Amino acid sequence: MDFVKMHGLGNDFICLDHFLFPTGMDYAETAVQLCHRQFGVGGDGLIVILSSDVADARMRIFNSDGSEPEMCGNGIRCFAKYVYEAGYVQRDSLKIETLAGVLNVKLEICRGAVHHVTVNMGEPCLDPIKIPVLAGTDTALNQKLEVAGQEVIFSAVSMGNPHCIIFTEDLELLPFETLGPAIEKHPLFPRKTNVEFVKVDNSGEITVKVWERGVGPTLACGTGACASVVAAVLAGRTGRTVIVHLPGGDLKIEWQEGQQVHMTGPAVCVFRGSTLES
Ligand SMILES: N[C@@H](CCC[C@H](N)C(=O)O)C(=O)O
Repeated sequence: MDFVKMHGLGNDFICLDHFLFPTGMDYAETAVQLCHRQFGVGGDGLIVILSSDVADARMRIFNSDGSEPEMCGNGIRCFAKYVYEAGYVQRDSLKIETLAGVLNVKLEICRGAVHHVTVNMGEPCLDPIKIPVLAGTDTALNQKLEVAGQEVIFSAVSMGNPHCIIFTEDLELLPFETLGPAIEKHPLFPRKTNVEFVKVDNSGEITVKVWERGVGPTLACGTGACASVVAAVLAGRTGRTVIVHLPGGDLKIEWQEGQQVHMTGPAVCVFRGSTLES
């Protein structure tokens, strides 16, 4: 099986190109095997590149535990770079079908290669039923949660996939390895959740540590960066254009008044390979 290894700020993916020749492969099982850091290729997720009836291409993404999330911000930038450089799309703007809907993507191309990608990530969703999060209020902003012997204040936001955002003054003091998995699997989140711990540096910069649903700690999360900025703007903590510092690097997130959220960041192809056994 041939694959391409790509990453967006160190959030790394094994990409399978099934655009021309779809297969009946069990992608969930393949993700678990290939993403394993010791027994496989190693990756946070598996991306499958497919043709689409409603867009230029269709992205399926699987977490390293085999679960299939609705969207992946770093993944869609890698996906867009791949489909352009493979020649499947010959424009600098394209539409990509995901489980979270069809998203518009703009490529920054230099000498035939894509380095940066801007994605219109759509409207953030604050409706607790759609996120989903069990909250008896109209939105799940600034809610109390008792977890792992601690009380935290969180805001839940969906960017197609669920996010739980917790603001903190000190990212180092926070028991990340305890709180992350406990919140990810907390019964308040019926489909589990991604967890972002956010420190506001100033009105135009935040620093974010991510615990991803179905993966664990990752070096970056595109949808998580967007959800964190949405929560920060709504709490009056930042302006609407924010540089998000993640362990793997920076993303630029813009959420102008009355508009959709835009994310800009890099996409990198690391190597091509093929597995010896399937
Ligand atoms: N790393 C991604 C998000 C991948 C999906 C996530 N783990 C989930 O289950 O929702 C991103 O960059 O957005």
